[in-house]
Amino acid sequence: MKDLLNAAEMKAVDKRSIEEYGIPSLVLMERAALEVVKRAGELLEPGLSGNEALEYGPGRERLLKERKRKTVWAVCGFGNNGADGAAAARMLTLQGFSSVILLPSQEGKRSRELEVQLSVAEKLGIPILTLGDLLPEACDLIIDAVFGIGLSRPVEGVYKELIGLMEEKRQRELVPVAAVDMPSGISSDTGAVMGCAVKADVTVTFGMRKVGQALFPGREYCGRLFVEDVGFVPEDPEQAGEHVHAHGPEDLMEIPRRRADSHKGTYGKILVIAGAKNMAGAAYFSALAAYRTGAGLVKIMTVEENRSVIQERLPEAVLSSFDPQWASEEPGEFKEYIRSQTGWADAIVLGPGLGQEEYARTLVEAVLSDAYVPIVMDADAVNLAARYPYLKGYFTENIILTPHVLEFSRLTEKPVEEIKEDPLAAAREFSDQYGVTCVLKDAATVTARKDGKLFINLSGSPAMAKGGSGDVLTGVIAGLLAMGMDDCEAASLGVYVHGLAGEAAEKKYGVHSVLAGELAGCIGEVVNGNV
Ligand SMILES: NC(=O)C1=CN([C@@H]2O[C@H](COP(=O)(O)OP(=O)(O)OC[C@H]3O[C@@H](n4cnc5c(N)ncnc54)[C@H](OP(=O)(O)O)[C@@H]3O)[C@@H](O)[C@H]2O)[C@@H](O)CC1
Ligand SMILES: [K+]
Repeated sequence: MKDLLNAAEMKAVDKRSIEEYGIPSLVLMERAALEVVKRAGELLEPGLSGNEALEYGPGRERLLKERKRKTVWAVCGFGNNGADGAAAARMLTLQGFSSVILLPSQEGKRSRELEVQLSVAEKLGIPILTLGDLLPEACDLIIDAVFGIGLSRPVEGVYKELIGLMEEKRQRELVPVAAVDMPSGISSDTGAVMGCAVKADVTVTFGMRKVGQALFPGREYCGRLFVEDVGFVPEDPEQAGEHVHAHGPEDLMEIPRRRADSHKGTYGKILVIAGAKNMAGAAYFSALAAYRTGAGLVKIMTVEENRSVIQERLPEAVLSSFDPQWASEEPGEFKEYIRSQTGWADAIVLGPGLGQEEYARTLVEAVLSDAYVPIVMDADAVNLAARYPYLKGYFTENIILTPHVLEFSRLTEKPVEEIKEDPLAAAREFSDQYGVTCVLKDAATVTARKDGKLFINLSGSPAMAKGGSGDVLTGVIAGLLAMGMDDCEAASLGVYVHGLAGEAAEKKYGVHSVLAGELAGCIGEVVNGNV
């Protein structure tokens, strides 16, 4: 598990290292610039490493001549991000490349460190230019160092022009862009574009990954992200507040191992309540995923019409089917039947493909009011709670909701744009209000757990943007619950496992072609430790 920091938290790490421990700011900066040069150098000359000396000899002159022909534009703001950029320009110049530094203006308040870097650059003869000057025609690489974690408001004026120029070079002339710490214009806190922003090929960030690099659109604007150590003193765990987290491969070790002396009862009984008429697939994908994740026994409760197709596809699942008319004709008996089924289960999936007919509402209400085991509530169960808000009155700490943004919007009556602007806050607020765990599904899924922890998921693939993926997720979470995981952990780790399965499926079937069943098929590679 790793922590993701916002701008204020990162600034505190910076301040502590410099002020409390006395590590000179320029020392941290030198290491930061070196890391930028390492990655930027790879874009200029494959295999170039930032700290490889140019040894004297005949080869040196030839190499310097070749490098001289390549021009680097370091586009720098007035803060320490700009100072990093100027330091990187200096290093690349010393390696033989032609660099220029482009500033917003020749005047203006600059950070102390930028003054130092510009003074060194000047002595080395690096041109320090502004937009009013004649800029070199050649541009083989852009170092974007306008704003880092200091960006605090929308980008306007000359800064907008600088970002516009970088974008133009990137789009029209295909000039690669290496961003320093953050792609300029992206909020480190939310990943939002603050008016306009640079799209980088690589972003080199320092110390810790930032929240805005994990959430979209910021995540996409980063290109390939490198998180590099530059020598910050870690936070004091006693004083550090609660950060946003992300699961990593090491967390897969938390999935309980299968014991040699186990039997099917050891690994929990999952009840999947899913699938209206003609929606057998939703129930099938959820149940299949629960089994693939490791559940011992899965029972599907669905309408009679789905019986044969499910039994054919997944004979391993136990089936309990019913006639929806029963709900209206014999409501008491129907509820008793539901109670007997939920009483059997160690965890329940409620909602995939369930439809929104009256019997489905009866079903959802009965399950929510009677069952005390963890319930993974998805799709139509969420839609029904949105349509009949009194159902939210049943929400308690045993519930894990897994809505996608649109379902969440219906549930909370908040516009989609508002949710997308700050999904962490939206999920957190909902989780706090109802005491539930909320998995808010999007390209970067956010999980607000009832224990107060917030997660952004870093795994996944666009191949998963397809019908059935959500059903698979419900099964993965239920499967982890069946394996004995705590419900908070099962929710956030389940999202991570699901994303890794998506990545594995993409490799196997191609980004356009993954089917939900294949996604479920790849769960095994993740939980069995092959990914
Ligand atoms: N030793 C260190 O400290 C290390 C620091 N490191 C590097 O420093 C970076 C942080 O530096 P930073 O704090 O100087 O902020 P930075 O991102 O350069 O922004 C500059 C200034 O712009 C301003 N501003 C904000 N929004 C604006 C807008 N829309 N339009 C116009 N102006 C705007 C705002 O100033 P304001 O105008 O608010 O006074 C802000 O202060 C960090 O990302 C990393 O790259 C690394 O080298 C590691 C060691
Ligand atoms: K930047």
